[in-house]
Amino acid sequence: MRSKMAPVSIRRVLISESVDPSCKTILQENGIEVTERQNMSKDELIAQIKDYDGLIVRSATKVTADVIGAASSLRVIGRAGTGVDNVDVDVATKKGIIVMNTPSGNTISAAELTCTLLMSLSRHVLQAAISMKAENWDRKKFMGAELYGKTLGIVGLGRIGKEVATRMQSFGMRTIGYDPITPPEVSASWGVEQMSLEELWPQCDYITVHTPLMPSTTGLLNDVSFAKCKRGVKVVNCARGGIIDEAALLRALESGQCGGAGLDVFVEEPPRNWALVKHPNVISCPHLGASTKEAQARCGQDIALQIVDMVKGKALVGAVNAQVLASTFTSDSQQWVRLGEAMGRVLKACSSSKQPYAHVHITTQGDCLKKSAGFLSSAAVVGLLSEGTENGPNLVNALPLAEETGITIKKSHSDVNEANGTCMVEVSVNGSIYTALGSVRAEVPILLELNGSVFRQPIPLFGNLLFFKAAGSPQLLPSVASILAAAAVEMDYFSASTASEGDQWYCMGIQSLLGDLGSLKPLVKEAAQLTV
Ligand SMILES: NC(=O)c1ccc[n+]([C@@H]2O[C@H](COP(=O)([O-])OP(=O)(O)OC[C@H]3O[C@@H](n4cnc5c(N)ncnc54)[C@H](O)[C@@H]3O)[C@@H](O)[C@H]2O)c1
Ligand SMILES: O=C(O)[C@H](O)COP(=O)(O)O
Repeated sequence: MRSKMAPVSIRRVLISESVDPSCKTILQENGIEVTERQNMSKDELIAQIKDYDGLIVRSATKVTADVIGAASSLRVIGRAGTGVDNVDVDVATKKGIIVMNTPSGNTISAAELTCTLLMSLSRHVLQAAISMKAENWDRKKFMGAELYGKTLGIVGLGRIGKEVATRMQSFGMRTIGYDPITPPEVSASWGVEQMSLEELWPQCDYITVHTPLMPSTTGLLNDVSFAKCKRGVKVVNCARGGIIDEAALLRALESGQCGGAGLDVFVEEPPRNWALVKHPNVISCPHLGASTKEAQARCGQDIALQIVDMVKGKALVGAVNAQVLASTFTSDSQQWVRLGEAMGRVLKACSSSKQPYAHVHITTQGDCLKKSAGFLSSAAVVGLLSEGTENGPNLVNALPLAEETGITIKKSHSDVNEANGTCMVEVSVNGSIYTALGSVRAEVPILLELNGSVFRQPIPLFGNLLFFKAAGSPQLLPSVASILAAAAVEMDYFSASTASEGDQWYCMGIQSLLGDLGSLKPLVKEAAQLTV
């Protein structure tokens, strides 16, 4: 029986920002070496990242393509917090690096800061406090308005949007919102009536945004949408700089169309242009939404525990780019992953071509593999594209790499009741089709068929394997065996096809690889060897 595979091995982690000390402690207690370095310049990070297989950041470290490019052994980027917009997730994915976050650790803190800003805007708390510090007693200037009975528009009804809604309802606010994913009946169950943005803008006294920053949310509130709002609407952004267009906000504040803004986040942090921050109707914080002891403790612990669980092969939690890998964290599925990779490698060796593969088609059979075609196809691609390098294809980047290489992936499942489950991998290369059929028996991945030849004895897919295609004859085995003996290669086992007619594939388990397959040429039509 093979030992349980550790899907990702992490030995050295760099923490590049102020993360709760529990993070370091948990990692160290689990045998991971930790270096903490704050305020590194980009050049310093680029120079040092090659020494680490894990990187833990918050929002200030920009994990750009050039940082990732310099990271020769990086396996995981852990975000102790929610937003991963400071990480080039696409580039990390293509390099096979897992990106994970701790999305609920700071939800309450961010929601509470949002509510604080909404309340402070309604009563000019900050402006009044600043005025008092200058020894003024101005009761008229800071006339406010009740929140009670007012309408709050919440754009983005995820974790934080929901918490803001339920808290502001306790002030008697009507909460309306918009979210393209959260179903209206779900948000209705916590008191938020959903509607289109067109309907929402003119109804709001206050608007708060809680979406990620992405092309579809950049500039959600802009000159056009501000014009549709009630005059004097107040806005809060505790999500990401740029969701409310900063230039449009300044224009709306100057014209009075916007009556006040509470900003925790900015397009540039710290901002180079302070005009918004200095506007008298703006109250702002230097990205403090998650800056509470509780949120930091949760995020620091969560990211460390997630990494430890991943290394131990227990679970993959919080990964934003490794859904395929996440579905392989059971000991059963790990042997199937080995099978998929091994079959990919066998097909690569037997197709003996460096030409690009046109398609890979995975067919699973049997109830136990009903949901496995996804990771089996990724595993087969890993085997097909593998060059045996540590940072080569893996289950994180297999599909993007397949797409980049022009490979079409097809997956299908047949309901035929096959107790053990089987997986067929078909690849087309240079107009020829190659197929392998395999299974897992007693936790060992085995090959049952190769290119239509059904093996009499299933081939255990590990060690050194020699495949050859030839017409059956009584001399074939002794002749091949004598070539192996001449090369001092010992044979462990031999399996022939069940069919005796025509050219068939044979497989030998061998102690070491043959130096040169040329010596087999007079005996066989095709030959391939590999170490699985
Ligand atoms: N200021 C801080 O320190 C702080 C702290 C935590 C989180 N955040 C940020 O807050 C934001 C929300 O975090 P969350 O945990 O609630 O995320 P979440 O994923 O739970 O919720 C985001 C919601 O936005 C919705 N959405 C996506 N596109 C949308 C669109 N075009 N219009 C409306 N809704 C859209 C999604 O469907 C989702 O429901 C993120 O940007 C996060 O980075 C900031
Ligand atoms: O997305 C987040 O989690 C917040 O913006 C918090 O960022 P921080 O960890 O840098 O405070």
